[in-house]
Amino acid sequence: MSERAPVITVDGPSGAGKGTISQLLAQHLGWHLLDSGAIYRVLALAAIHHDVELENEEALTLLAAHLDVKFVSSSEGEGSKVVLEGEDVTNAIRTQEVSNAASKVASLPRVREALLRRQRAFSAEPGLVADGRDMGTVVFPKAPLKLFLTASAEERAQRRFNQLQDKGFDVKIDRLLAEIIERDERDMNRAAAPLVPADDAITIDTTGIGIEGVLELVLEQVNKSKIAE
Ligand SMILES: Nc1ncnc2c1ncn2[C@@H]1O[C@H](COP(=O)(O)OP(=O)(O)O)[C@@H](O)[C@H]1O
Ligand SMILES: Nc1ccn([C@@H]2O[C@H](COP(=O)(O)OP(=O)(O)O)[C@@H](O)[C@H]2O)c(=O)n1
Repeated sequence: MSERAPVITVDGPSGAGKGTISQLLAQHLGWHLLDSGAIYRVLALAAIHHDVELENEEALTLLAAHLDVKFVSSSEGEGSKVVLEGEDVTNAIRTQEVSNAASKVASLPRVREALLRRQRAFSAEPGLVADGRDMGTVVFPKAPLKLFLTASAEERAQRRFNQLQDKGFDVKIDRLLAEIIERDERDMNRAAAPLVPADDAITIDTTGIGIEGVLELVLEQVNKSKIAE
């Protein structure tokens, strides 16, 4: 397992702030960033493009093994562009349809297995911040610092609502909340790599705490762990 460089894992349910905090933390430390959810999203989009059924584990595993996805850093430091088969899909992978499809393909054990090596390859000096559902439990089980971010479902739905509205998507808060609850259930109850905090993870409930406040709490843990000295 390529776990030579230090890894900080950031797991938790949808809308907990993993992506935001992971990006800020990676920037702060000057470390690499893995957005593992984007890989499942890209796979789901590829399946939709290629008319592969979301229950067809064999075809999806093959698609996962050959997935032509690239994360291209933008010069403005605005996160990276996601490129599938040469096409910029950065925004296309954020729709509700793709979110729900990603959670379905992610429930298939052989698909997850096919994506393991690709995720572990992100681990490189000086270090990696890894954002997902099973970063601390399955992908980087030896990571020296594991964080589990959470927040109430209502607050997570509201955050997602604001985010999608800002991007110009037409969304309804009730539907978003129902979908978040449904996706949480599927992610927590699947047999393969379910969404649970690792035994040695530190859980941070971010309900009612703004981004800056959460970052402060996270940096406290990073400093305490002495991982980035
Ligand atoms: N602590 C917070 N308070 C308020 N809004 C937040 C907080 N953390 C994240 N957000 C916002 O909520 C939305 C979802 O956050 P994101 O980082 O994508 O969550 P996740 O990766 O866990 O799904 C984003 O628009 C982000 O700016
Ligand atoms: N490590 C990961 C990351 C995402 N996923 C799945 O991929 C879906 C999309 O992940 P994401 O992190 O982009 O989702 P959000 O938290 O942004 O809503 C999740 O609902 C999970 O089902 C996973 O199973 N394992």
